Amino acid sequence: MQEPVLPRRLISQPFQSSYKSQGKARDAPLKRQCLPVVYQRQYRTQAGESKSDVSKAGNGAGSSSLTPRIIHTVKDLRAWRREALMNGKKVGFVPTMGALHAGHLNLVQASLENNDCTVVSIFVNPAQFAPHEDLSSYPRTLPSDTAALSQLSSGEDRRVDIIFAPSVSEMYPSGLTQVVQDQVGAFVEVKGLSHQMEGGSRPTFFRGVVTVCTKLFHAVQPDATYFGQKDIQQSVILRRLLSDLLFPFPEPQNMHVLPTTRDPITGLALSSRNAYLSPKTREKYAPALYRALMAGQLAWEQVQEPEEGKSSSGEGAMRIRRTLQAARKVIAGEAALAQKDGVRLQLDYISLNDPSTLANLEQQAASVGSSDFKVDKAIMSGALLASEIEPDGKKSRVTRLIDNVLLGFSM
Ligand SMILES: Nc1ncnc2c1ncn2[C@@H]1O[C@H](COP(=O)(O)OP(=O)(O)OP(=O)(O)O)[C@@H](O)[C@H]1O
Ligand SMILES: CC(C)(CO)[C@@H](O)C(=O)[O-]
Ligand code: BAL
Repeated sequence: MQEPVLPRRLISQPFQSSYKSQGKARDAPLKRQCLPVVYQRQYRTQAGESKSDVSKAGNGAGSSSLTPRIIHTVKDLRAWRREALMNGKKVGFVPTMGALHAGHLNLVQASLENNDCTVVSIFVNPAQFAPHEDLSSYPRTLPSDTAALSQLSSGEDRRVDIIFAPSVSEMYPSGLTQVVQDQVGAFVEVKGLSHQMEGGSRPTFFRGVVTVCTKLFHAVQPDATYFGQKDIQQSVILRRLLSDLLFPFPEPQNMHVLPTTRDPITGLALSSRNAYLSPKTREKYAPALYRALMAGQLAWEQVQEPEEGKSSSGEGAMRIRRTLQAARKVIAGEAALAQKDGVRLQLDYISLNDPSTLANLEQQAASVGSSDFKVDKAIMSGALLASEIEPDGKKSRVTRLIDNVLLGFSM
């Protein structure tokens, strides 16, 4: 079979997504519609260099920096929030684990454009790491994160007001073990959406995410919050949390999910964990996942769903099959090339899932019977494990890369 050929527009489009004001909260024209070019550049350098690049970054002519206030306790945050409420300020919130990159900064920019005040949390949440995962080595870069946030401003010169950087004991006052079976106290889970896709390999991950986000939402009480499409399952789950548990702050419709920010040349989704990759792996092989998703998207678009009322005669099942085949084939090809170059790429999964139930569509197509199966929207997502093969044959650290594309719908 022939290798799938990706149209140029799919591999060379400008990946830097710039958040444009939705004009809901503010009518003022945007002075800056995208992030400074310097933020794009950091992904082409090593982690250490990138941090200092960011801290030195300016917004271009006339830029100035203003350091946000750093708050470490829930008590101080609540005092600040009470005052904002009394002054009728609309508060936007961006939760992060720090080691900020242009993807995070795009979310913060959206909050600045659409709210009076902006809070960014930086907290590496132990509850979402399994005991064997990278909690201890996860990059912690508060000084350069603070410097990067100091550079941002809205068209009306609104700045990041607060960096909320609590300790683990502040967020887990009764203590915490990462071993779920041994945990005591209040934890939050969203059932039915947390065991597939990322949850298949990280079974306790979303329990940790949902628990910490519940705490953060209670502490910040934001009017609006901003998340990235890169972690698509997290967004679907958190929206469900907000609606099922009747959260007043933020209300579910005020949780915004913004497109994935990518390396402008390779298309690699920006991620704090990309700092673990060698330049060779980051530039040549890690983008394989995105290239696979693009090939899948092309295959999806080539199989049209029958119009409403017309018989399906198996197009739905064929669409699923061809889409996944195209994507998986790209990974297989790229893994073979990488292997020859001393890099191991191992596919954890590529799947198609229903955008709201997250049901696995490949399995559904098989169980429903292919002639009756219809599908017009899906999340195609995947996880790829990348590692270097050392000269002594040992593998270096394994980095988990995730990515997704939305087929037939938007968030
Ligand atoms: N490339 C990106 N584009 C848009 N949003 C992003 C991107 N990367 C992360 N985000 C979003 O930023 C928020 C904080 O994410 P987080 O601090 O875990 O960063 P990360 O880069 O995803 O880190 P990790 O390497 O641990 O996955 C989340 O809402 C996440 O979806
Ligand atoms: C939402 C979040 C900050 C919770 O720790 C984390 O999962 C992330 O950064 O995506
Ligand atoms: N953005 C996801 C954070 C994590 O993998 O823990």
